[in-house]
Amino acid sequence: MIYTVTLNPALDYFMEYNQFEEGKVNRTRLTKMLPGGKGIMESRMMNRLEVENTALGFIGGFAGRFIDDFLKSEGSQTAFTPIFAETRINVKIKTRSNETSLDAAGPNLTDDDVKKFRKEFERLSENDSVVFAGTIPRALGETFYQRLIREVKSYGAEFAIDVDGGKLLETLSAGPIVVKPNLEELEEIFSVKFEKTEEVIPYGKKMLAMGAQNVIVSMAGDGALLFTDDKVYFAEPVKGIVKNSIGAGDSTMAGFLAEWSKSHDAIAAFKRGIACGTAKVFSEDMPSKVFLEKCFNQIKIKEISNGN
Ligand SMILES: Nc1ncnc2c1ncn2[C@@H]1O[C@H](COP(=O)(O)OP(=O)(O)OP(=O)(O)O)[C@@H](O)[C@H]1O
Ligand SMILES: O=P(O)(O)OC[C@@]1(O)O[C@H](CO)[C@@H](O)[C@@H]1O
Repeated sequence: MIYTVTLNPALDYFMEYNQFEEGKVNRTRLTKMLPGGKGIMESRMMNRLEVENTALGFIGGFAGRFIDDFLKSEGSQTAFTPIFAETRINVKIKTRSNETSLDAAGPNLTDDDVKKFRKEFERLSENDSVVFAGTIPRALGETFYQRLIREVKSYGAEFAIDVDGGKLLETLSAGPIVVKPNLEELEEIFSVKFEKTEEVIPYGKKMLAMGAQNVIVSMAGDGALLFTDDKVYFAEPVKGIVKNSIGAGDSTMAGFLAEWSKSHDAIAAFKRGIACGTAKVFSEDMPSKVFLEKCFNQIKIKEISNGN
């Protein structure tokens, strides 16, 4: 079983405008609500790939119920920890040329909430993997993921993680299946600025050396790199019209883990991940299975270095 952990889920409220002007009254062209939060996006993509998954995290109030019902209706199992506080609502403003996210901090959590949540990990065994994704609510403290990783490993399960900045580096020595910083995140982590793709390579390798089993560096419309064993691979970007790029990274992680859980083949997993990220950005919401396959058939992966 793949467990997705979203400590800070969100109801994503999409508001689309022909034109948007700050400080003015703006009337929407279209609105829609979707379940959000990085692990939740991953669960949704795994449903499209027909891979069994269970979503964990804290949910409360009407937004929480909406997320739980939505995920179940799409095929996820859920074992969320119910909380008294309200799940956040993140506003995603879309115009013809721009996407802007107004993300809320999220609810307060009590010691009792945390205790109940941690109990869910008792179900883990060697055949399971857990993916931690997204921000940690303030109440839980910066090292919360590290504590959870120790717990996951104590049951013999594997983990992957998608979290910003230095917090990601601190998890590498525990051997995540895969991490997937984007270019800006990698620049921030190592305090560098990349001019060319080749400059990224030493930093991907560094993350492997620090303990990650596989590293993907995603570069949005410029493709992505995979670092595995001593090899580096490049996935060429697919061209198309971007409809909704929110969750592109989550979809990439989901695709990778879905394939990895079956084959443990990093290159096949990379190809599946890139197909999922690509199909996501070219779709308004989660892509259909047919479109996912169409994108999969367009992905070209080539080896670019033997790592020397
Ligand atoms: N404009 C685009 N055109 C084609 N593919 C894209 C585009 N943007 C994203 N993708 C696909 O999705 C993958 C992940 O995108 P990206 O690098 O933007 O991740 P991210 O920054 O983690 O995404 P997000 O934070 O929006 O979820 C890319 O490697 C690529 O395969
Ligand atoms: O605050 P976090 O957890 O970093 O990000 C939350 C979020 O922006 O990420 C998802 C897309 O990746 C959205 O569904 C959600 O609103």
